[in-house]
Amino acid sequence: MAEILIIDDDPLFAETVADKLDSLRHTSRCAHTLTAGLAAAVEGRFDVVLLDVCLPDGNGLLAIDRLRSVASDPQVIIITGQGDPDGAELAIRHGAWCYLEKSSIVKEITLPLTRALQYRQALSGQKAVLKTVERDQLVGESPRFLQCLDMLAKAAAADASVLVSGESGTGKEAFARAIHANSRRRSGNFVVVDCTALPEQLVESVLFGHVKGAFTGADRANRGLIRHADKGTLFLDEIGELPLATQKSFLRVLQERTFCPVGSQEECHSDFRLICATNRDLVAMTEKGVFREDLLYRLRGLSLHLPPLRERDGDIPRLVEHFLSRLVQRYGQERKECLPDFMDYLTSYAWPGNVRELSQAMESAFAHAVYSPVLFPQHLPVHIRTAHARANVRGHETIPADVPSSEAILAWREAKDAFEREYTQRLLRHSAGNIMEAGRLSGLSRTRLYQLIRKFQLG
Ligand SMILES: Nc1ncnc2c1ncn2[C@@H]1O[C@H](COP(=O)(O)OP(=O)(O)OP(=O)(O)O)[C@@H](O)[C@H]1O
Repeated sequence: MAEILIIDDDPLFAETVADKLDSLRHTSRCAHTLTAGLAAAVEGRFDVVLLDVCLPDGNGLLAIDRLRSVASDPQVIIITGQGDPDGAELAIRHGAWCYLEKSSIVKEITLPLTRALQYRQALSGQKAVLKTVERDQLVGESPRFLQCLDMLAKAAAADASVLVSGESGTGKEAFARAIHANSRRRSGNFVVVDCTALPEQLVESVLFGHVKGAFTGADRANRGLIRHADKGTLFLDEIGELPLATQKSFLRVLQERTFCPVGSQEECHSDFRLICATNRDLVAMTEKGVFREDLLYRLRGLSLHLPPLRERDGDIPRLVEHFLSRLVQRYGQERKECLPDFMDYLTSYAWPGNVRELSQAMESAFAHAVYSPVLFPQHLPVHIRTAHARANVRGHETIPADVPSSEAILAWREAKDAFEREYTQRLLRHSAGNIMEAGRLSGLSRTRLYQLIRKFQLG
């Protein structure tokens, strides 16, 4: 018997679903707004949340992360009136268990619900194992980051190839090192190959080694990095940059773990575990023919996608604290306090260079504040201060005249219209009028977007 929370603004529908759940011997509770649903999820110990998309006070898809991060860690099943492939994709990307249409829910809920509950049960056994993973210096507690740590634990326990993706500076190499350090290969070498720095003529000799005299300048034999990674982990950073010709030879190495050094006919063997990293879209590269599809399949035995820092709720202050303690230790100085507005600048900045950029910004601020016990926004690099200034000006300009002041209480319908109008305007601006993109960002179907555009004459 499971505890299920239904968040849906249609009381009749919610009751029908509750009856169905009752017949399956589960207990349920209904909430008719997102706010009430989130509060109930925090209070209760729900196993599963059935979540509507269009709620009076917000879009359900954007609340999945918050629901998944409550203590009982419920699975979220999205229920919606509108069959919308983009919305379905967005739901899964945000960590929903599955996406069901309201019209068929009573008939179709049993199997996904059973599977979600079975999965939870399997997970509870696994959690004990996950706790034992040494996260090393990896700081973060946001739900998105914790999901990555879960994947790290799975990758550490397995021996399959791992493809780590994410924007530059999100911690791909740091995660790869942590996977190695937690794996049974930890006593072997962790060998880093930066594919962007491999000179094209020498790639094969760097990887596979060469015999003496194999080419001009080869006055000594070289074992190559793949043999160096024997019993350990080979980390290929920026795998998307590996030249096509080398991709072909490397695929063979991956299949057989044997290869011939340049200039030799003798086969060598290396028992290495492969972890690759990329900030490029390898699937798009295979479509363009610049990356081998068969190699891509081999690389992604397990995939780990690291979120950009701007999407890691609440992690910036934790990382700031971490970098600050490290700097204090490194320079043997007194601790410095961060003023609240210093932190505001950091939390409102978009961090295109992610954790690396934050670490560098802290280092720079620390150096500028050499005689100050307190960190002021003025200690931050100028590009962060200018971004803050620009964002504040833009924020001021874009408050539309028809948005009510926080003091005025409008009728519900008027307030909803004002919100919808302002939201749609911002959405269209943000997506440069591209309906597909607007749908992706908002989770609204195209039909609904066109309705809103017509309603407020924004076309
Ligand atoms: N969660 C984290 N906690 C603490 N430090 C982190 C974290 N993630 C990354 N870092 C630090 O940020 C810096 C950049 O990380 P890393 O080199 O692993 O990123 P990357 O994604 O591999 O970057 P690139 O794509 O440019 O190669 C490193 O100094 C790393 O130690």
